[in-house]
Amino acid sequence: MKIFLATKNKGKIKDFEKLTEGMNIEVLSILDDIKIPDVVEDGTTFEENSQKKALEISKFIKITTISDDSGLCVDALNGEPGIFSARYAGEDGNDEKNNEKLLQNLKDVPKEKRTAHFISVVSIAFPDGKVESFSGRADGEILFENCGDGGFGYDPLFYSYDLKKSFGVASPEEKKSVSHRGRAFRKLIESKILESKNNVSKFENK
Ligand SMILES: O=c1nc[nH]c2c1ncn2[C@H]1C[C@H](O)[C@@H](COP(=O)(O)OP(=O)(O)OP(=O)(O)O)O1
Ligand SMILES: [Mg+2]
Repeated sequence: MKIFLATKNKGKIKDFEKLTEGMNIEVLSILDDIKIPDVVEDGTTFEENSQKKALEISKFIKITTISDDSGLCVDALNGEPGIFSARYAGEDGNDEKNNEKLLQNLKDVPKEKRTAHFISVVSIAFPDGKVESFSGRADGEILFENCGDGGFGYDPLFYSYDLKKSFGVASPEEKKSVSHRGRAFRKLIESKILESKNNVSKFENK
């Protein structure tokens, strides 16, 4: 089946391509030269923003759509940047500036207080307007400098407790197995929502 991936983040697209490898799912995205509108992320939770992205883009694209809203929550910063992770260094920031700001804000925080977690809320929206969300979490701590250049976003600064290494040096396979996004996506698959929806539409088409 075809699913559209409602994201403008190429790092996320790579993660989802890895997550759907070997499954009977064809992932379509902006990499297929499909233009999508910007979705204003004005919700107050990961779930609200995630559902908004999936719903608005599925209405636009008219096929089943998956979105991800995610972020990094740092205990010493009272959970920041959280839902504002992409905009941490400002609206015209980027991954590098966000990482610099994070290191700066944690410069006096010792190792044992640098605990953090990633959250991902993956939503699936169907053309009939139905939407469901699944969340995943990955625990770790924030390093004192970049480690590795793999992945995207905060990956080089995130030491994963599961992998005992940074996401920046982890292989795509390793990150898939323990990441917040991997955990959320596997919940979606295990929920069987794809099969049930698929069967319903096959039945209705008869
Ligand atoms: O596995 C990850 N590894 C590293 N960094 C990550 C990860 N997962 C989320 N993050 C960071 C990147 C971005 O700063 C923010 C997500 O923001 P978020 O709004 O969900 O995504 P986005 O704006 O990059 O793309 P889009 O909204 O089009 O899906 O958290
Ligand atoms: Mg975003």
